[in-house]
Amino acid sequence: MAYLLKGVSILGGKPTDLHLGDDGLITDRSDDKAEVIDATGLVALPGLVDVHTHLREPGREDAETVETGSRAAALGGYTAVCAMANTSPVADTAGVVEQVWRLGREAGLVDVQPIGAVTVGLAGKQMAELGAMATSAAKVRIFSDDGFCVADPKLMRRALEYVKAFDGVIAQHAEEPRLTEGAQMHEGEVSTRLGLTGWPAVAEEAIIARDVLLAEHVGSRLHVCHVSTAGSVEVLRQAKARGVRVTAEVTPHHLLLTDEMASGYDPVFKVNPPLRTARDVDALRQALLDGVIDVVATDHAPHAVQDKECEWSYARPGMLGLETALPIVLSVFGEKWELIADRMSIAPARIAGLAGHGGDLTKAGSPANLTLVDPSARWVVEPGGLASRSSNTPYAGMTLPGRIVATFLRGEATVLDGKAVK
Ligand SMILES: NC(=O)N[C@@H](CC(=O)O)C(=O)O
Ligand SMILES: [Zn+2]
Repeated sequence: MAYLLKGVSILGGKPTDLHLGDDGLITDRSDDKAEVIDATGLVALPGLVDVHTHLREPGREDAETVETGSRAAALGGYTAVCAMANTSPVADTAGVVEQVWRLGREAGLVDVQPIGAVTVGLAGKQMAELGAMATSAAKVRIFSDDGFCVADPKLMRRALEYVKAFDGVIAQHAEEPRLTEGAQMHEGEVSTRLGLTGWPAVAEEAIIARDVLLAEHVGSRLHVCHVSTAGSVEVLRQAKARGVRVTAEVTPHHLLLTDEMASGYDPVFKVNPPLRTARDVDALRQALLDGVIDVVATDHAPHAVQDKECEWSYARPGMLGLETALPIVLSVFGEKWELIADRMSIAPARIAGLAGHGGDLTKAGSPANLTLVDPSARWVVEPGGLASRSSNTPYAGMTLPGRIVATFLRGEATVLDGKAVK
């Protein structure tokens, strides 16, 4: 089906007509049979790309499936997500990554690009079959033990060396495990007051410092997951200034929420790395503006009710992200569309090697992967109203700006009138 988006504003520019051909490409030719969408007041962005999504399938389909997570992603304006490897079984073989990739194709709502584990079973002992995953149908390029840190420096070095052969990247969950034993939240004034064991900022910063040195030594690509502290930003700033091939992500929740949220012991605010201080939040915002942090990634981490609605220390860390990411970024930065397009689509597509995503909407012939946002709409987050199978959102009851009106994947609508088409 061809579409004509009438009066749309591309990245906040003046109103224009955008034609999506029935071949799935952006075109400058009009088509009489095109479905006309009145896009007055709507902003078109290249389809968002998430480099850090937990889809939970295989293994925890009670929390999310590839299909439900894909629907949540499309409703959030995403056209591609990278599925983290901490499933059960772990995505540490060609078989499992191909399974996830196939499930993504079957759901057909976003491109699901599997991430492969760095080590067998995420156990941090033995390197997984990175080459077999890279040459599989899933064509894995990002490898991560996310949920766990690749703590062994020799293994980390070998993994960085190995992925150079196919321009892969190691995405590190930076957490020095000895420094975070028993940790429940950010180590600071609030953890002292609440009597919860702290997760010190230095546990993240020490690993990032080590890994940028390893990446520099090896000449390989490092990506740092969910950066959460001001000190990490400084380490990254220096590494980038030296030309180290490092990229980094920040989550919407680390750009907005602080450790004070833990005061009511509501586990919906428990996440890894933990929510930090207002000073850290400020540094992360500045780093995203400066480009020291390259992308916003959701770290969408759905959890079943019994894993979240329990006493704080028993609750799993993690919060939903896909359906609220763009509204949170809009509420923090305002309508900086060029910045949003770069940090949420163009740069993540480049990091993940997803050609066809993060493209130029003004260029005829590019794949029609895009989303339409109504920046003037306000909506109230209702956990039960989200498409994710889980409901652990920290934004329940909040009024957020910006509603996704439509999303197109290769010219096919996956969301229309704010509703998923399937
Ligand atoms: N972020 C989290 O708090 N949890 C993630 C794992 C991770 O990204 O570290 C999860 O899989 O639930
Ligand atoms: Zn992580």
